[in-house]
Amino acid sequence: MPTVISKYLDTAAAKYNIRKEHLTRGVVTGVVVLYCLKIGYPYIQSLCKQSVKSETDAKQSSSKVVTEKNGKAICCTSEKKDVNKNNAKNRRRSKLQVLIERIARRIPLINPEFVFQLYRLGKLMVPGIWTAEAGLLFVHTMALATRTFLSIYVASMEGQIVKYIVRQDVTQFALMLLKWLGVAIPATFINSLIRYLENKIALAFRTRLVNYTYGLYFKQHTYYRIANLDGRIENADHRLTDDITAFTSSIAHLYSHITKPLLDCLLIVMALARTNRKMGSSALPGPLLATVVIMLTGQILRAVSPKFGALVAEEANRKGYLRYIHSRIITNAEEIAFYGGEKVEINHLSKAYASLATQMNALFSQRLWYIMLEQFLMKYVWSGTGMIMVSLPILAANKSSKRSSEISADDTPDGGVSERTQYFTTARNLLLSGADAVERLMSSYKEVVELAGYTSRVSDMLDVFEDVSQGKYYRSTVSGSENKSSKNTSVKFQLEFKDGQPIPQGIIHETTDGTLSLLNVPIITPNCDVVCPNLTLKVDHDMHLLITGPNGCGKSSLFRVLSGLWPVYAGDLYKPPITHMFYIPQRPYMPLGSLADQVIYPDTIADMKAKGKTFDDLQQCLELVHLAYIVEREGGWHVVQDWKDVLSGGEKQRMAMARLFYHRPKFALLDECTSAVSIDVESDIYQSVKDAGITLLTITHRPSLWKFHTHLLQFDGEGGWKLESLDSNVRLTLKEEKEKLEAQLADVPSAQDRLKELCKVLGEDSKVLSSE
Ligand SMILES: Nc1ncnc2c1ncn2[C@@H]1O[C@H](COP(=O)(O)OP(=O)(O)OP(=O)(O)O)[C@@H](O)[C@H]1O
Repeated sequence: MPTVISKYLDTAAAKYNIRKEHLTRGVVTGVVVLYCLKIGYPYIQSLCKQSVKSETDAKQSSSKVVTEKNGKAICCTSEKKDVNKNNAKNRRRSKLQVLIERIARRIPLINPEFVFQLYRLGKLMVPGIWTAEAGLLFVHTMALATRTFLSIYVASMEGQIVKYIVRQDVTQFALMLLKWLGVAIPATFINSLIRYLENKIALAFRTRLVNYTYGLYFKQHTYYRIANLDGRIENADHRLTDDITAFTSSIAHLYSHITKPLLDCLLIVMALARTNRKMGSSALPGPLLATVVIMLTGQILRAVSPKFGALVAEEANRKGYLRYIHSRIITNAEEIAFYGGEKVEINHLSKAYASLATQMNALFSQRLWYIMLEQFLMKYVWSGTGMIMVSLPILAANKSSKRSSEISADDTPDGGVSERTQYFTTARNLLLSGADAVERLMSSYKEVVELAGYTSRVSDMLDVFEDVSQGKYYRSTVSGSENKSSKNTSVKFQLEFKDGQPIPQGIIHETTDGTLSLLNVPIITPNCDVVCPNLTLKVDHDMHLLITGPNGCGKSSLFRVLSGLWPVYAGDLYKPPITHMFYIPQRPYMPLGSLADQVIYPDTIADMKAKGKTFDDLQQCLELVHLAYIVEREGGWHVVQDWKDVLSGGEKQRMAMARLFYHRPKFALLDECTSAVSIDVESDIYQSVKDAGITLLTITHRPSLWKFHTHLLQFDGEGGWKLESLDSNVRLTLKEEKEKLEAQLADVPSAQDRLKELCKVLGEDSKVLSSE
């Protein structure tokens, strides 16, 4: 075909008396313009359609807002959730980002969402031109360009070596061989440098992303809210580790995988054209044929390519779930071992693994057919095309061509055979490199699609982190606006919703007088269940509040609202700065680090020194909780252990109480945090807390602690509550009486049964039974 094209060009040039170069340039421009029109037509068409559509959308969305404002909020549907997510995303986009997305939407086969996400992550990874990352990219690009030039140079040297072999010129051959070996040293170094820089870039990108993500993750309790208030991300740990690593490695690899072949193609085409011209043949037909074949191959491969991005994203998702199950087993190993729960756990693990294996198998089988087609087109079709291209100048170069005959006659003693051999070897080598480059470009399409999967996971994670850190949550399990408040409370709370999600409308005020109070604050779970519709109370500094009520009535939830973990959906919450409140849970947390770190958590040793505290102060804290012996037993303050395992349950709870004496807050929120401590030690600790001037807010089921409190907040489990002053003696007497009656009444059913039996035996009635 190229020969035919070339002949037509020759004839046309001769017929119309136009120079052949001008004609070929004209033909190339025409082909390019036609191809651009082919690509551009759908773009122009969609542009027209979009402008009409956006007008209609604008009208529709304005009417939607009116409906949501006027109508009552209802449970969040998945469709509505998507609208919410898109709205949230659109709000985040700047005009420039929207423009990029629009441009990307116009280009066929490019997913605009992917381009937007990549642009956003790119800005995080390379924040500016004068950054280390930009410098690394520049050096990397230079190394890639150098490698390409060296490849071309080596290809031409190999051509010359073959020429001297054909000419039997031993001296020149030996010299060229030495030169070739000399070039091999920088060439191999550049190869190694490219790989080194690729890894450096991946690590630099990863560091940027990790730093940014960690910042978000720890902002406004996001790590807690992700797991408890928001339902969009299941395993944040997997996304923060594996997904970020996979994304940055993939993008760094793709950068060199795309940049180098592009450079290779450009420079090799130029070098081939020059070689062809040297041989007196037209520069057009070969590259034209190659372009047509490559474009056709590309279109076919794209048309049949499976959705690798979605497949890879799903695989990462399932990997994350498997890892989550593993980490649960490690965290709860002791409990599982005591229960002998191996069968249940292995069942969960096997299911998660089987689901991952199924997904991987699906990916492998999709790849099987795709790679087969890819190899056929790229290996065989391209090789055939390459052979035509290489032989073209030799076969078609008209022997009558002046230039060619001039070379043969004047420069070569062998009638041009060695020249043609040199050309053939150089062109073949260049073509092999070129084919390799195009193959890499084509195969990188698959990698781009896989990258899209990782990009979407990392980008979604950042979206969710940003939303959550700004107090925006999305949960599919929201149970609706219908409130579930107490049957016996007159005030029912109506939670307001927008876009299917509840709106926190409460106001948090920071107090300076050290008081803590709630005014009409409801306690609402992340599932929007109203456990207490309306709570009003004031805790003064000389007041010690005991909180009781049945399981699940909202005692711990009150602490979550006070600590700012759960939103305040209504009313006013007046509270001192968070440093004046210290929460101790039932299961104390033991951080990584030394013994001293356990006492001062969440302070560091530097914070401790800045506060002017010493190890003697820490020792005193431990003495107050009857744990002074631990320093000697464990070998000093600086010993690092896994304290979660080293300390017993009661010791861990006492250690948590020791933190209270170190921090000395105004308010201590104690959530059954001494349940494993013996009653006498517990009493000593509570007395010491009161002596330290700390106000107690205690959740406990132990009557032995009543005496340390002045007030009682009692939830009834149905949304109701009452606050009263607590006289522990009276209450203890009442409790004793209650327990006595309970003991007496416990025998009543069996006594009644016996009475029935006796009545039967005696054939008599009983006054007690008949009166029932
Ligand atoms: N993260 C959460 N997501 C959804 N619902 C929750 C969450 N945490 C707690 N709840 C719900 O909130 C309600 C109150 O829980 P809370 O922990 O406050 O109970 P409690 O009174 O402290 O009970 P207990 O005495 O058993 O500790 C319960 O119905 C519980 O299911």
